Amino acid sequence: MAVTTSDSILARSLMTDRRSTNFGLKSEVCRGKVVLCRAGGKVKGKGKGRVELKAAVQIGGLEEVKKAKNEMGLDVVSEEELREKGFLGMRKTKLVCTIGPACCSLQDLEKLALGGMNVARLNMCHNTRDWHRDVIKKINQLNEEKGFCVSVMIDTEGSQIHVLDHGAPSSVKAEEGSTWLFTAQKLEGSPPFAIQANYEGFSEGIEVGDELAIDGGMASFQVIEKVGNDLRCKCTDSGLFLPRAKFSFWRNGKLVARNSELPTLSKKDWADIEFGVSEGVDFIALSFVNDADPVRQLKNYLYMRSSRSTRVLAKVESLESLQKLKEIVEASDGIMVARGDLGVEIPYEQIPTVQEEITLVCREMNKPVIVASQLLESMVEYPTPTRAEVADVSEAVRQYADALMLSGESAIGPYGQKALSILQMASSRMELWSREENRQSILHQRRLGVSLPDRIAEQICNCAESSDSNRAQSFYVANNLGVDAIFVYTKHGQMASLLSRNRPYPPIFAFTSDNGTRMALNLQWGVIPLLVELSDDDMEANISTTIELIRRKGMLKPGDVVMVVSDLTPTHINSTAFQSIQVKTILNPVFSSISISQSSCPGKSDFRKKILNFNSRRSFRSLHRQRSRIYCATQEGDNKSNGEEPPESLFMKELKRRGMTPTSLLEDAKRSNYELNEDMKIGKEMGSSTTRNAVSTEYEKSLSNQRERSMELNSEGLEGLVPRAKLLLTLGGTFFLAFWPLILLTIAFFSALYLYFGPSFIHYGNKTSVSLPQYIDPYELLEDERISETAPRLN
Ligand SMILES: Nc1ncnc2c1ncn2[C@@H]1O[C@H](COP(=O)(O)OP(=O)(O)OP(=O)(O)O)[C@@H](O)[C@H]1O
Ligand SMILES: CC(=O)C(=O)O
Repeated sequence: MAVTTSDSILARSLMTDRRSTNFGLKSEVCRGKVVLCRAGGKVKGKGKGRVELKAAVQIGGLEEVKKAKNEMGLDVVSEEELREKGFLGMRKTKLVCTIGPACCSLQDLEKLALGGMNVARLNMCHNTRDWHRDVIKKINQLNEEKGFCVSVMIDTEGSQIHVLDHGAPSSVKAEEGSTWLFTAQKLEGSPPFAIQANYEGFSEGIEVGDELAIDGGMASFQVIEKVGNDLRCKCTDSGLFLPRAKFSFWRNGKLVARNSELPTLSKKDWADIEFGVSEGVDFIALSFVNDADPVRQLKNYLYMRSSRSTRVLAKVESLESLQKLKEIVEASDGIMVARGDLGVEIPYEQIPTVQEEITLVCREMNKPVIVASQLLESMVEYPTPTRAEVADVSEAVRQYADALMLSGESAIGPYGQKALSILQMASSRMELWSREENRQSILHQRRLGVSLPDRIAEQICNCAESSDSNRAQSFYVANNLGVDAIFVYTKHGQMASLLSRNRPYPPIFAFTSDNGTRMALNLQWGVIPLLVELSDDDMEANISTTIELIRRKGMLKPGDVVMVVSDLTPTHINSTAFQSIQVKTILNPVFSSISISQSSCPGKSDFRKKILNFNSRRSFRSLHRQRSRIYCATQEGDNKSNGEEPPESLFMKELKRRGMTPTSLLEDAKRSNYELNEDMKIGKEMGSSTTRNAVSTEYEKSLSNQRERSMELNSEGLEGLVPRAKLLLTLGGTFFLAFWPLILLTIAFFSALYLYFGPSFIHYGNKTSVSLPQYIDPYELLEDERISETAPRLN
């Protein structure tokens, strides 16, 4: 067999394979523009990508270089991380940075992007729209020219009562016992002991004796007099007024709820939203959402503006939003736990538990969640964080938040990049620790979804060990099969997001042909979104081309196991595209001119009336691949539990004990049944069926065959003998072959000795006279006196 390099395989396939030429992966699209994606990128100049491009030049010429350059929308940071740390070492928690004066230059933004910033947040409370436009432009430029994938989020000001921002960075200190005037009237200059509020009705409903807390307790006052709308207050706890410091009023230890009086979306917010839409931002974070209405309102607006790819995040930062948490989460595309303002409205000590609960609710409802504010607050001033801050970051990672956010640390602090690298290190470390701890099992005790896609995603990611007898069969897939990466092909990101929700160990590479989906997936835990052109109708082409591309970039090694999940809906009836799951092992291409992958597939999982069937097939059309598929199917009344372990489960256990896979056992014996014919049958059946999850009679037949076979194998009948004998012979043969060079060497060595020393070197027994050894009579050795010296006397 010819020995061929992977590059030449690619070059040849680019030149000759009709499917891959038609498939031609797209160049990277950044905010509507088609641009080239840099292979290799600028990251630390390792330049592996360039070596491959060179190989492509030698083999395929300039056209191929262009294709190789444009072929994969994987961002340079993920690519570098993958090269350095491998699949399982990739960071899963996403990082959001607030952009402010300290980091708004192109160079600083590039450093943040290199440092792992996934999303740049622009707080519309601060600075002008022109300033924000300029930052967005720079981020687009970095994405386009340098191959980054940084999404943009704008954060609305929302309505909240706070100290009017005069633009002065300095803060004012209130001393205990001093008396202050709080007014909404315009103040000239900065008169002492007077503070201007941003909202005229700030004192409505407030009574003498109420407590006024600044920034949730930074300073406290008691209302001693009310004059019109103005309040005269005495400082009871000294502290600082920072720019835009928030007001909250308390009576008898309870918050005087004020936020509901203010509209969530002010005129300014609508103008900012319009600005964001025209700039093509990826996320709009809504401040002070008290119920689901403003979220729905904004989503409708985006729909009308044909801006459906802009995702709406709701910021949970008020008491009201906690009371209506589920409806808000349901209506929005994601949540931000805005701990800064939340801490103003609820007692500090409740923040950790509230954060954990919001994170769990978001996972249950499959919405990404960002934990924000004061993560590394001391780094706004100092170059190192406090230990407590690092512990807080780690706890958010342990709670499996999708993303962590820097605020002032990056916006105004001098150590923004360092703060980002601390987030990165702390999150990677905690992810590893959590995995070691096997917290997944605890995590998965909480059921996440009920719909079929929910449960499929759950089964893919988990080994669902539970005391529940129906779930007692372990479904060894992504985590427990030791899968290195999950590849998912998705249009709107739904399946990628469902997989992410289960927090599997391997990273999820989400291939999508929709740029909006790609940028939105940037916020989801463990998802690495890639922009490629996908075929709706030829899933095989999607799979083989993307695997080949990643393998050829040197990012898939022999032995890597990839789980491939497809969730694309076929567009026409003769299509071979369908929902499928495949597990592929990348084999060493050195001994073959074709890339070989082999699949293994776990057993069957039984939940309610839905099952995942597995089937095995081998397609001659793609000789280089053997694979198993798990077909999604709905089957009624086939899973009555009578207390016995189902044969499929026994079968899988037996295979596992023998270190075998279902494919290796079944494929030869059943080859004739599962070859191309079956392939055609499946395609036809799926194509003609209007129900995506219909069960074919072929599958049922094969399932019952499988049951019989597993029973036979389990009882050590003749059935298992042939493959076992084959296996033993193969093992014996391999063993012999392995020692063959040693045997040859030994023969050569002794032949050389013989030639050198001649015949005298050989010891011929017949030519040498050998005398017999002297005879010793054993009875003489048993003389009385010798025995008596050692043996005890008998009498
Ligand atoms: N675009 C900007 N221009 C100037 N300063 C900014 C900008 N963005 C943020 N800042 C500064 O960084 C600090 C932290 O920003 P951040 O937006 O996280 O907090 P915030 O102002 O308290 O708003 P929010 O309550 O919405 O989080 C702000 O107090 C502000 O001083
Ligand atoms: C981020 C934000 O708005 C807060 O923490 O209040």
